[in-house]
Amino acid sequence: MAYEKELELALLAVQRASLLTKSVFSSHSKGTLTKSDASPVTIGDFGAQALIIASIKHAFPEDEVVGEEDAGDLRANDSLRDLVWELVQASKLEDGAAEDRIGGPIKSKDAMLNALDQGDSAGGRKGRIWALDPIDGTKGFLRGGQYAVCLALMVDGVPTVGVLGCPNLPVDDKAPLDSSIGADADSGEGKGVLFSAVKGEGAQSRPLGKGALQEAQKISMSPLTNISEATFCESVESGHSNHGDQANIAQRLGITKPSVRMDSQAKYASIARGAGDLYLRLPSGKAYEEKIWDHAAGVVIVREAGGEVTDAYGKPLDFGIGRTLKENKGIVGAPKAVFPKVIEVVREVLNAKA
Ligand SMILES: Nc1ncnc2c1ncn2[C@@H]1O[C@H](COP(=O)(O)O)[C@@H](OP(=O)(O)O)[C@H]1O
Ligand SMILES: [Mg+2]
Ligand SMILES: [Mg+2]
Ligand SMILES: [Mg+2]
Repeated sequence: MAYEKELELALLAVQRASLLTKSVFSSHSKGTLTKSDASPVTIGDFGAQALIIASIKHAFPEDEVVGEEDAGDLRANDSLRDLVWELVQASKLEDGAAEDRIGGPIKSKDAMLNALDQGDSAGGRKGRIWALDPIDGTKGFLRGGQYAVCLALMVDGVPTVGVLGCPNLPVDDKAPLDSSIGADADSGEGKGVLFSAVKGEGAQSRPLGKGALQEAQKISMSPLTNISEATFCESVESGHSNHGDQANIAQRLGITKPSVRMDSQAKYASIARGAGDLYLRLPSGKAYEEKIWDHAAGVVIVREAGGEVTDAYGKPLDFGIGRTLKENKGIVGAPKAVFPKVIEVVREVLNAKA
């Protein structure tokens, strides 16, 4: 199998970081800060990014990383840095051999800060670059909804290996999907999934677990024939995508089921396993460049499960131009068979506004 070593590394690194985020959620202080763009970041985001980059650099020292966070806030705030350091030290896989394969514990506070700062690649079209979102859907994470730990390897600008850790999604790939999924704080029994895919090799899910990797099963998008029966997924935050346009598109497609709102790339995972069908992310109006770490892993997983993902105009997503998808507007994901119809209607709705 291609990229076997990269996939194993990504699965174990995302597993360890996902366990870290769960421990933050169950502790009383999440160390939440507000970033310069007014979005939140927590000690979970910092800790997860440090652990994952340390694992990548252990196994593939030459690879670059485009990570969402950096150590700036921690270098300026001793008590916050100490909180993250405690968290990072406490986060180990139960299986010692697995823990060793991802480099074991980070050695020192300085090493932790340096790892965090190594997510500073400018991206690009050449070579091996990992895209990392340590907690995607930080707002969902804070409110006990969906969030995801997201890691993808891009090779020459093409997402090639993708892993999503979704601690609050049900393990059962066919569990019914309704709006309660976006607000379910219970990450206990029956919750927690690792999704993965390698380009050309299909997509899989397995229980998140705590130590060594559990057995995986193949996932695929639902064989939707009648689009009016589709379930569509969208962001909870109305500032991240245009709920009005999305409702309009759904109506034109004859969809009557209410949308399923949830935070993070758990939306990509949910359509890839056939629990939902469509992912609509229409531009919210403000000029915004989508970040590559918000999509790279989910896109490989959906494509390998039998889906197509492009921007809202049907244009291929270009992950090779830097840290953002600046040549694309919006995102649409759907099973291949119905994709042309969905894009046709999305274009109609966008053109009607132009
Ligand atoms: N105006 C905007 N339009 C689209 N996405 C935005 C946005 N502002 C922030 N985001 C991104 O939306 C992501 C969450 O997506 P979703 O709404 O699907 O949960 C955030 O990821 P983080 O939570 O990692 O910061 C952030 O990167
Ligand atoms: Mg963020
Ligand atoms: Mg994100
Ligand atoms: Mg994030």
